[in-house]
Amino acid sequence: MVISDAKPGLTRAIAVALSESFSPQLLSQYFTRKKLLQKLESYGNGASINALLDSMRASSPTRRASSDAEHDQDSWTLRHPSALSMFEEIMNDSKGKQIVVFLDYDGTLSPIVEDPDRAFMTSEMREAVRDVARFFPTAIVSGRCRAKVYNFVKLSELYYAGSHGMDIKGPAKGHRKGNQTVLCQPARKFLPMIDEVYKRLTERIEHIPGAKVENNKFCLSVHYRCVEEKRWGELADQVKSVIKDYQQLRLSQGRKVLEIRPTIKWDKGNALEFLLESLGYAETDDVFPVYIGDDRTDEDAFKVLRNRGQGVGILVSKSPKETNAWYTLKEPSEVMQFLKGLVEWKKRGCPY
Ligand SMILES: O=P(O)(O)OC[C@H]1O[C@H](O[C@H]2O[C@H](CO)[C@@H](O)[C@H](O)[C@H]2O)[C@H](O)[C@@H](O)[C@@H]1O
Repeated sequence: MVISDAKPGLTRAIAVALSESFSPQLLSQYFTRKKLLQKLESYGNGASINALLDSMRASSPTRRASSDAEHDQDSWTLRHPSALSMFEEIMNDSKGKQIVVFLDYDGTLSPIVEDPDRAFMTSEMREAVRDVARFFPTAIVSGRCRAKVYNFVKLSELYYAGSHGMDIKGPAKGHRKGNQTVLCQPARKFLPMIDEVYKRLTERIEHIPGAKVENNKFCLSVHYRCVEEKRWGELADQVKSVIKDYQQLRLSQGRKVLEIRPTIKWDKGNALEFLLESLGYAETDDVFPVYIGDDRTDEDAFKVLRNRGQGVGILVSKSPKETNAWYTLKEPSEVMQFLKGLVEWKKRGCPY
């Protein structure tokens, strides 16, 4: 399994070495977490309270002994090397192709903070994204509603895919090529249902300190980062009791957040494909998508890139995680470094 996961470029010998360096404990931890999270997703909104609670806990793994943790970290880094240390190899792979940049927002462009309304990106990061967009088509792909993520990023020259890709819009007039506005909202008919569930959920959880429902237009986020762990069960209970009445909604899990969205088959991976198509790169090998994200929902986009055999997926994470990305960056400051590197490379005239 480890071998077939390896980026074509990594030699078989390295892949074998990597697979051997995984501790059985780490593999079992990965599979247990993966199973719990997959179980939640396969249940739709019919997950039991226990399954829901297990999944909430699985997204917050307990600390491991430091020697185990170091070993796990080393083998994971070998398997998913830093996109900064592999920068030249990545650029070399993109030779002769059009780079298109896809950026998740929370945890990628902005640090994770307790209050979702205060997840600001720095002006230096904004400049870095602005510069990247001067040279490459660039899209923000976020779980947040499009208007909200736009208010954080404030760059009208970008494509925005909000609500986990269910609300896509092209750059404002003046920044786009030609007159056509790119617009895609495959979950429109769910708007009244999402609003209703937002109201019901807000009422049901208001007595739980720290709990918060965020209306992301075509989907909802139930935040529990600031809820005491002993009350997670109660929160899960309330969420379950509301969404059991809505068979067309499903639950998934993000970073200390339960995501509620329509059951339609549309995710960040579909958004990536839609945007590549809109940009005229549907049927070509001459494109090199670079997708950077930190969350489980970004895995759908990483999978699409693997299936297409194009570009690179880069996971933002400090600790080992099961992922379909090839490379990693530790935190938003490294994302910024990578973006600046892209611009520098382009200015140098793409020397590889
Ligand atoms: O796809 P993304 O742009 O990564 O959005 C995913 C969710 O991000 C936000 O929540 C996360 O970041 C918050 C601020 O740092 C943090 O408080 C929370 O615990 C994280 O889950 C956003 O608030 C959600 O609506 C998005 O779905």
